[in-house]
Amino acid sequence: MIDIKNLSKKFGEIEVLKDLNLEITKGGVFAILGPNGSGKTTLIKSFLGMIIPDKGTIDYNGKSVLGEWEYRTNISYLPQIANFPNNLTVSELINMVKNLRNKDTNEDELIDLFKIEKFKNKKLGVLSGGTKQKVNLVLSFMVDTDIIILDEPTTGLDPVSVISLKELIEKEKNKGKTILITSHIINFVEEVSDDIIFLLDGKIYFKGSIALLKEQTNNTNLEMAIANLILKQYD
Ligand SMILES: Nc1ncnc2c1ncn2[C@@H]1O[C@H](COP(=O)(O)OP(=O)(O)OP(=O)(O)O)[C@@H](O)[C@H]1O
Repeated sequence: MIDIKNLSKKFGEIEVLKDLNLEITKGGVFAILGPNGSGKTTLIKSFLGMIIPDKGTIDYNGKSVLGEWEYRTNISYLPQIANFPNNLTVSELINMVKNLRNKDTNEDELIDLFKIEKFKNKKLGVLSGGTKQKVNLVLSFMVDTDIIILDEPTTGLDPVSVISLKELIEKEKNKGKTILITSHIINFVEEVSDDIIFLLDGKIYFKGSIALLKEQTNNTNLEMAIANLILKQYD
């Protein structure tokens, strides 16, 4: 499905991705983890064509994505920081994205799930951070795509909304979708993810189930297991 080989990307002198290899062959929820600045967003944006790698190949369903755009119609993406036009209302933004995506959407269900009906006619500029994130989530989940990429999806959400988000992720996963998530909230990661993809020093340092990660790091606590990976204290 997704096959990344020898992916390298430098920003100036900083080598963020160094001959990175990653293969995702099945549906499920994959948590892309790693310390701040380890290249998680760079990896995601390279797959989305928002960053041009210096070297390497990225294939999706057997075809290179480099320089292509059509494959993106099958991907939904929640950016880490959404820059919405402040003068648009929530409804106007949703309609704008609907027109751009030109696919069936289920925004009403999601507006109901995140309880943002009363904000539909409010301008984005006056919304709280958490409400903006809920709008961001509606935009990301409303189109039916095979891949959903969520960069820090819990940012600003209250506990009730996090529970709704978990249910939503579970529901989409059960449809056979591939969901890639970055998050520093380990409880959330543990509850929603099947596999961990851990980035360190520009490469995939670990890829596998949470159970395997705990076993390999000799730690029953996922937060400690991740901390040990970051500190390279497990071998
Ligand atoms: N457009 C850019 N120009 C210059 N440097 C960049 C750019 N984008 C990312 N970087 C640098 O690349 C490195 C990796 O950034 P990236 O955002 O991919 O990390 P991350 O793992 O997603 O981090 P975080 O956990 O903090 O969100 C950082 O040092 C960052 O400053």
